[in-house]
Amino acid sequence: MGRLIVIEGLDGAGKRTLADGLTAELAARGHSVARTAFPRYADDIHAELVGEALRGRHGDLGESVHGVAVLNALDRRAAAEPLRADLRSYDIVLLDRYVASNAAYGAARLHQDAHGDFVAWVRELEIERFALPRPDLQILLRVPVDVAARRAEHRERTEVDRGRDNFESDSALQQRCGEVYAQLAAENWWSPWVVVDGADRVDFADLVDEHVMAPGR
Ligand SMILES: Nc1ncnc2c1ncn2[C@@H]1O[C@H](COP(=O)(O)OP(=O)(O)OP(=O)(O)O)[C@@H](O)[C@H]1O
Ligand SMILES: Cc1cn([C@H]2C[C@H](O)[C@@H](COP(=O)(O)O)O2)c(=O)[nH]c1=O
Repeated sequence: MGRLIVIEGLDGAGKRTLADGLTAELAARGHSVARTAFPRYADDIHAELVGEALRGRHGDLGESVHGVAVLNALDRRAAAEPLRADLRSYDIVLLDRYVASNAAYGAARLHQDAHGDFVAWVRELEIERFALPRPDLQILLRVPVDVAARRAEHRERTEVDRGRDNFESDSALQQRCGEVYAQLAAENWWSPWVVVDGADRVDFADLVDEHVMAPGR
């Protein structure tokens, strides 16, 4: 069985860049890697609807914390079998966002912390009811909110179709979200976590040695 590794963090933190770096490092060592990024906007109707709702479409859907979270959860439920198949075929299955994104963003939107009703509801829905594959490791890529915002702005200027959505434009939300993520990581919510400082360059080789492929992880 392959190892399920999840990257979590704020919008613009550099998750995709980290995923690219880890993939290159793992491939150079001869490991096969399958990647998925949630929401799967291009591959799943629930994710497509989430992307539209967070840009103001579908009436008040985007304002509904539970509505958005259910759509994201259904995207992952539809991905569960393909993920299990990838875990049978690849050494590493690397995810850019997973269940903890729903927990952190929803709790932050509701001004709750990691011990509130919302995080418990996400656990009940996605972990217990949908029985999604459990990560071997969740990596929190921690960066200050202003750094993440600058990176998201840079990406908006330099990449086509990467305009910021309603969550990405809300710095107070990002701040609260960072706090919930820190609690989830400190408690090893659902799986072991490691917190990586993403403010500077990440040492991919070190991260692979110490955590991603570390024995006992
Ligand atoms: N360590 C870094 N130092 C400087 N710039 C970075 C770093 N990591 C990423 N960036 C830049 O920041 C921008 C956002 O990075 P990236 O797309 O990897 O973030 P993300 O967390 O995947 O974003 P989102 O969650 O919003 O999709 C990109 O323009 C990227 O080149
Ligand atoms: C997977 C997932 C994501 N979110 C939030 C996080 C972001 O602000 C947006 C969209 O994600 P992207 O990485 O910018 O494309 O949605 C969420 O609340 N719940 C989730 O499960």
